[in-house]
Amino acid sequence: MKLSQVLKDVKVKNEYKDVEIKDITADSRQVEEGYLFVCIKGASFDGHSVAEEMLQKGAAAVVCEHDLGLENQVIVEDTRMAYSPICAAFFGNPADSLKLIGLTGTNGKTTTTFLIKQILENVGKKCGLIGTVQNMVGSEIYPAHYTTPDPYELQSLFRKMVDASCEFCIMEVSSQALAQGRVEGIHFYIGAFTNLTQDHLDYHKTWENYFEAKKLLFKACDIAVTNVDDEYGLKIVDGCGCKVVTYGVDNMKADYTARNVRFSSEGVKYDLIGEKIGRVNCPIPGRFSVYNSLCATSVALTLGVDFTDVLEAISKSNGVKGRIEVVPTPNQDYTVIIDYAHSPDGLENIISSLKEIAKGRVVTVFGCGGDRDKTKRPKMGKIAADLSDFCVVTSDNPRSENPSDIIKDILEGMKDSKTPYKVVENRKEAIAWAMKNAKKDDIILLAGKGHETYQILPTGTIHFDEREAVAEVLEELNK
Ligand SMILES: CC(=O)N[C@H]1[C@@H](OP(=O)(O)OP(=O)(O)OC[C@H]2O[C@@H](n3ccc(=O)[nH]c3=O)[C@H](O)[C@@H]2O)O[C@H](CO)[C@@H](O)[C@@H]1O[C@H](C)C(=O)N[C@@H](C)C(=O)N[C@H](CCC(=O)O)C(=O)O
Ligand SMILES: Nc1ncnc2c1ncn2[C@@H]1O[C@H](COP(=O)(O)OP(=O)(O)OP(=O)(O)O)[C@@H](O)[C@H]1O
Ligand SMILES: N[C@H](CCC[C@H](N)C(=O)O)C(=O)O
Ligand SMILES: [Mg+2]
Repeated sequence: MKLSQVLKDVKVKNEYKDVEIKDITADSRQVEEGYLFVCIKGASFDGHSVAEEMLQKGAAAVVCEHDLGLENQVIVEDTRMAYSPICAAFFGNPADSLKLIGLTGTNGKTTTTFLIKQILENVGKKCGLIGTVQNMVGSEIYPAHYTTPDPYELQSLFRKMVDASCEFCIMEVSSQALAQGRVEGIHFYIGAFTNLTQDHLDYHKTWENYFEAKKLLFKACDIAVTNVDDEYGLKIVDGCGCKVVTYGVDNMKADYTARNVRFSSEGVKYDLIGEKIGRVNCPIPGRFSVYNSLCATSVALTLGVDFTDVLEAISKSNGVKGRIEVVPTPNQDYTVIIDYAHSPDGLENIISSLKEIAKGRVVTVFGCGGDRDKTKRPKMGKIAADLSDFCVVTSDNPRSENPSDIIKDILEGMKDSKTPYKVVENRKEAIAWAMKNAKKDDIILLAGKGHETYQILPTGTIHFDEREAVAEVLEELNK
């Protein structure tokens, strides 16, 4: 493909030679003969520093932000923002042939994207899905490295979806992705908002930046579907110029509302009130399942899916791996649940939801991620201690940090609580401890790692699947 074709949607500041481009990358380690190398300045590396070396290595051209005095250079204002339209053009702008539904918010994105996909598939629509757990083209699964992939991977996934005749793509749009321009230039048919609470302040620095990043999605969509029970639900779509559809529980002003809500360990039931009225039966338990299913139904109804078909699909929906997932514990009189709650609000929601259905104690086994927002730690500690009957404080993904330092930060938030707790740094041993000390009717909540099948330790990444850990403890107990 000619360089000018790849640059068709980018404002270029200089004259350049219209060479042939074989492929594109923003990672110098991937560069091969004929590649276009996009120089991105990041927190730990600046692509500009190797631009000349890349041309010597065989790159056909480099895209940069200032004059590097190189022959085959293309100067643009912001390379990070240019990378998305460049990748889109390279893959033939596949998103133009898809109806894109983007979800943003702190919690509930993954769960809600799966619900929307299930509703659309129930009426025979072929869909792609992009998000934290996995990427999908119809029923084909591709591994996910990020919640929202970088522009090259994202556009290549869109291409696969179009080639496989998908009509819709339902995707999670993280605040980091919005801030870093991973979806720059992409137009969404629907943008949906779940909620906004604290997370990722290590990256965004201020609450204002976090909010502004999330808001970007609603400047790039035709219709916004938003949660008006959340204090930011209306603010986030304010001035965005798109059509706004609202949902909320008991909020009669919303376009779609849930009333007469009933919770049980089997799921949630409520009356959905929109253009029509019907009883929703969502087989995923937890207070937040009302919001997630309400968001999914509001999106589907906005897309014109028949009311009865929406209710039918929700009643058949299966949960998502690692989200309020019950782990088999045959012949035991307690329950083990894996959940991905890794923010103060997520933890508060899952523990209070479990408290509503628990016959015995709720024992929370949790830690906090290393190299991530440190201010979350005491808050999560306080919430876990205030709401649980017992806490086992352990490691999540310590990454480069010392696990005991992270635990210390968590305990800081627990010091005023009378809730008993135990510290077991090794996560497998923490799970074993909780199971061995379980009482009848306890719910043991393993919070934070959800679908993950690894643990990132300072010494490297190891295979770690909590389902296997539970099975191994049971085997040991049954010996
Ligand atoms: C905070 C954050 O989002 N950082 C991302 C960002 O890092 P950065 O800007 O600091 O990049 P950098 O390492 O300095 O490199 C700059 C550029 O030089 C390139 N490079 C780098 C090294 C080299 O030898 N040669 C080279 O060319 C890199 O490919 C990059 O293009 O750009 C990198 C390249 O795209 C990403 O890998 C990196 O993701 C980091 C690893 C990350 O963990 N991100 C997480 C927090 C994230 O994005 N999470 C969200 C949401 C999570 C949720 O669901 O809650 C997500 O969407 O997944
Ligand atoms: N609507 C919601 N409101 C609050 N908490 C929720 C909601 N839905 C799910 N949760 C809690 O948050 C956790 C994460 O849910 P989910 O994976 O669906 O969210 P997400 O927005 O995709 O998160 P991430 O940004 O980490 O990918 C769940 O395991 C659950 O404990
Ligand atoms: N996408 C989130 C997930 C965190 C999950 C938790 N297990 C942790 O490692 O903190 C992040 O990268 O911040
Ligand atoms: Mg997610």
